[in-house]
Amino acid sequence: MSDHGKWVSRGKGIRFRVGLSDNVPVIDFSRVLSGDLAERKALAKEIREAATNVGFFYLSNHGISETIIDNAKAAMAAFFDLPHDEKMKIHYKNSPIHRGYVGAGNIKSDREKRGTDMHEAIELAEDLPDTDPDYLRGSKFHGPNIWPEKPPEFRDALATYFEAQLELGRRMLSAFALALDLDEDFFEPLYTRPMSRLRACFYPPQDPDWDIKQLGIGAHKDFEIFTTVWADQPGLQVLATHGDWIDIQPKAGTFVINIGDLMQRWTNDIFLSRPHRVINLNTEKRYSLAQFFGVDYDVEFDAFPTIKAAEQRAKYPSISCGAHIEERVGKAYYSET
Ligand SMILES: O=C(O)CCC(=O)C(=O)O
Ligand SMILES: [Fe+2]
Repeated sequence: MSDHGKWVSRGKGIRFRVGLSDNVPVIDFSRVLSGDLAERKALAKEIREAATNVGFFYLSNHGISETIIDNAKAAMAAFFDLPHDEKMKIHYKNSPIHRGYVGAGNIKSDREKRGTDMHEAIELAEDLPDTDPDYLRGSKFHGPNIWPEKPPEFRDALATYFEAQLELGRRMLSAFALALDLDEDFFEPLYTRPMSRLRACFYPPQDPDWDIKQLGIGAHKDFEIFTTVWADQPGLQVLATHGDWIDIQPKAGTFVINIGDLMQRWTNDIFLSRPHRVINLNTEKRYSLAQFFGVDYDVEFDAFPTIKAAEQRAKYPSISCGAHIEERVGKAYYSET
């Protein structure tokens, strides 16, 4: 029997409602390629409504093949099954640019709680050579990935997923541009070396006697413009605007898309970046791929021009994509907890 809409208590000190992801819309992305502007505008309108009311939606017909996703999942599962010492060979603290293996307990997404996150992850981004000019000038977001040696197919599988997502991100930005009443190609010149990161995440099953302090990933908001998430099991929850934590169940053939803090800021808080967390209450291991999308490092706004014109002010001071992300990543990954 479905628990839909019921309140449940699980573990120590947590209650939430089940199954309300029915309220999170499924948006058919095939229309982004339509030759008919009215179709593309209808898509943009649905995105705007979801971004304004929920901050989360599902994207169907996104164009990334099952094979690309399956290969990435198989390779990451093989990596996370390796012995701890093998995984530590590519630990992220050895990388000056936020790449590599993040072990259980290494980060603390919910800075207001005492516990750290239980999940493990690999962080990667565009794989640039160590002769890249931005890397050489000390950018913390450009340069080479650190790839694991095992499994040998990891590099190809994850790089392929990352590149496919980068292209999806470009199309998403054209839809977001229409949703913001901007020119459809507004983001095109601002997305040449975009600050996109991929986190391949592994969540062990949560101890049945789990404590609110120690979750798969603690409650947090994403830093960037938007995020795409693929997951093989339930576990993601979002704090809805009405104050309940609701489950965002994975739906076959879709990605979950959520708005990040930089988008909220550049829209004068019209688009919502909502707190979310992961609790793996399944009996099996959970794997997910979360890719975060920014624009180029130096792109700077106080608010998008159409927002500023409509509201006759920008709510926040101007900030560049690079400065914003650098500050947030630094706090989450490198400060003592
Ligand atoms: O694993 C998930 O479903 C979401 C992960 C997430 O929220 C993140 O990495 O920021
Ligand atoms: Fe997140």
